[in-house]
Amino acid sequence: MSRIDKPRTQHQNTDKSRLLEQLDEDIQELNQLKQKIKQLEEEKQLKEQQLEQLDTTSAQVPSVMFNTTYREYRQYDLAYNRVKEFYKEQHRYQTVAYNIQARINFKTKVRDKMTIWDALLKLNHLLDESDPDTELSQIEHAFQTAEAIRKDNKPRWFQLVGLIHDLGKLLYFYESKGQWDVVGDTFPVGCRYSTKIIHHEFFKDNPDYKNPLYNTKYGIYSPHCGLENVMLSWGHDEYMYHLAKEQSRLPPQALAMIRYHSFYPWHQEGAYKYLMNKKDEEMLKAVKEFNPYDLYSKTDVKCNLEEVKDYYIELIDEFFPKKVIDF
Ligand SMILES: O[C@H]1[C@H](O)[C@@H](O)[C@H](O)[C@@H](O)[C@H]1O
Ligand SMILES: [Fe+2]
Ligand SMILES: [Fe+2]
Repeated sequence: MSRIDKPRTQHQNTDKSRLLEQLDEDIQELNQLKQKIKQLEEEKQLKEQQLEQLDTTSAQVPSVMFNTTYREYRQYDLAYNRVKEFYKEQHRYQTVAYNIQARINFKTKVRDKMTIWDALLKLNHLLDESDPDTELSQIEHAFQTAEAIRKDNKPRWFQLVGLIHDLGKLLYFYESKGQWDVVGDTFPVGCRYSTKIIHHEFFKDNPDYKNPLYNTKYGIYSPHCGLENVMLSWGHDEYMYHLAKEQSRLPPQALAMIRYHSFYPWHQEGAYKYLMNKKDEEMLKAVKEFNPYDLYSKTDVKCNLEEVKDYYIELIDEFFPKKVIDF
């Protein structure tokens, strides 16, 4: 190599390495773009699925479905061990025997007396272990759900359901044995557990799983006996449903939304159709209409309690004329 050549070669080399560097950067950028495209495609698919799941007969698509911030809800595989541990307990202990006892306890005493408003404030101290989306406090969730329903001009009773649907979680402060008999998805007890139930594998720890009275398709029920005659695992839905049924003027659709909102294997996965009667078909529509507000309102802006307080107190009084409720 001659002395004059050397600087040139060096120059060539730096050019080459700069080019290579540039190329590397371009490849990186390209990969990032590819990833972004993939993510956008997934978002689109998810939105389409969500829209498909909505009751096709309901003319209006809830505005919460158009939230611009992309989030996937109820991604249990991504959620922490906390959720898994929760379902391990829930599936093990929700036996028929426990459910009968819980209903006896419920019927035979009053746990507290207060207004719905005060109950909402009290509930705020609970952190729900079963919820993979809990960065929100319970009270925010209550108001965001109600406000989203109100924004879509749904009937007043529907708005109130948004506000109180999770109020039954108060049970946690009284006679619950943990969170497993307060929160989480629900399912029928006394008949075979559907494989559509989240963490179905944990049912093998439940004594009812091996009980021939309870582990057949119908178990203690009969074909199309109606969900009103089916014992759903005890928790906030069932508790609030009974309170509202006895102490409010809420219509049947509202009561169904409260009672079945955590019954995901039924309202989202289509399980247990063989226990439904005619009335349940109607109720299913209502529950499906409610579900997006429960799930997707979580991305909305925080609401100012002071601003909405008067509106909701009036709404509560309209349907709970007793004011002070027996909890
Ligand atoms: O974790 C959640 C939460 O507890 C909700 O309040 C309940 O309705 C859902 O079904 C459950 O998955
Ligand atoms: Fe709930
Ligand atoms: Fe909720």
